[in-house]
Amino acid sequence: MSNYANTKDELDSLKERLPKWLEASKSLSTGGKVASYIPELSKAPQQALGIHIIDASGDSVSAGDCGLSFTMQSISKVFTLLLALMDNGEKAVFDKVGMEPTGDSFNSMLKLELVQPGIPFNPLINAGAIVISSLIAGSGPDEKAERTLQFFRSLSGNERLQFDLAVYQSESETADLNRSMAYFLKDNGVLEGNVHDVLDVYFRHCSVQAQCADLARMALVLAYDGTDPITGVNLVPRRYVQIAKTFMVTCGMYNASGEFAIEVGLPAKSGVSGGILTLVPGRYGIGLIGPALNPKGNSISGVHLLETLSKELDWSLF
Ligand SMILES: NC(=O)CC[C@H](N)C(=O)O
Repeated sequence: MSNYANTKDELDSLKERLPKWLEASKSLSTGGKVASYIPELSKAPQQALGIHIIDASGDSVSAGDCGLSFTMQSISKVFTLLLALMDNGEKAVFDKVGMEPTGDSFNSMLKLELVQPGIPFNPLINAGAIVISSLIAGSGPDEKAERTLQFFRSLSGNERLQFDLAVYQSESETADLNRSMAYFLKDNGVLEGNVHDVLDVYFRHCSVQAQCADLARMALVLAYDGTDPITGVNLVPRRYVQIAKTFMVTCGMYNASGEFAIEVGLPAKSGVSGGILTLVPGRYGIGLIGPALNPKGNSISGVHLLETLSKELDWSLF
C-alpha cells in the first residue's frame, strides 16, 4: 500500500511531482459545473484546484489553490456521525439510520417510502444526515451546533473554524427538498424534535468553513483510528472511526462510490462545494478542493487527481 517505505521519502518525491499532476487534473474543471442550488455556492471559482497532504509527524505537501476557503457541506456528515455515535452509542444511532448504500443521488427520498422500515439507508445521504443532526446532544439548536463546531475544531487543530453565515442562510432559504424530507421523517416517527431546529443544526454544520489543510488534519485523525498522531490525543473511539471509514468507502462519494473504490480505493467523502476529504490509513490525511462538479456531484478535477495519486503511488487498499 504505497511504493515508498516511509512517508517522508514519499512526500519529498510528491513535492516535485504533485504540481504537474495537479495542472493536468485542473484542465478538466471546464467540463464540470459549480453547484448553484444553494445560490451562495455558485460564487466559487470554477477553475480552482488545491490539495494538502499531511503525515503523522506534521510534514505536509500542498499544491494549487490551497488558500481557498469553502464550506464542508456533506463532508461534515462523517464527523456529525462520529459525534452522534459518541453521544448515543451504536444501537441508538442504527435504530434510526441504516448501513447500506442507496445507489441514488444524495438528496433522493425515493427509498424512504419504497423500503420498510422507512429509515434512511445510511448517515451520509441527506435524509440520514438530518436524522443524525437530531441525535447530537445539546439543549437546543445553538448548543448542538456549537458542540459540533467545537468537535470539528478539535479534530482539525484549528480553533478558528467558523460557520459561513452567508452559505448557511442561502441554504436555509432554499432547502425545500431537505425540509420536505425532514417532515416526512418526522411523520414516520424516525426524526424526533422540532423539524426547524433539527434542520438549523444540519445547515450550520454543512456551512462550516475550512481550507484543504483543515480537512487533511481531520482526515489524519481518521487515518490513525481516532488519535491525532501530532498531539497524541485520542479524540474518537477506534470502533466509531472504523464505522465512519466503512461508510466512506461504501457511500462517501454518493452513487459513484463503487467507481471511486475501484479507481482510487481509499475511504473518502465529498461535498457539493467541491471539497473531498480522504486518507491513506496509517500514512496520510488529505484535503482537496475543486468546485467544478461532475454529474454525480463530485469534484471533477479532484477525483481525477486522486486517481492519479492512487495509481502512481499504489495507494489503493484493495
Ligand atoms: N452533497 C452535499 O454536499 C449536500 C449538502 C448540502 N448542505 C445539502 O443538504 O444539500
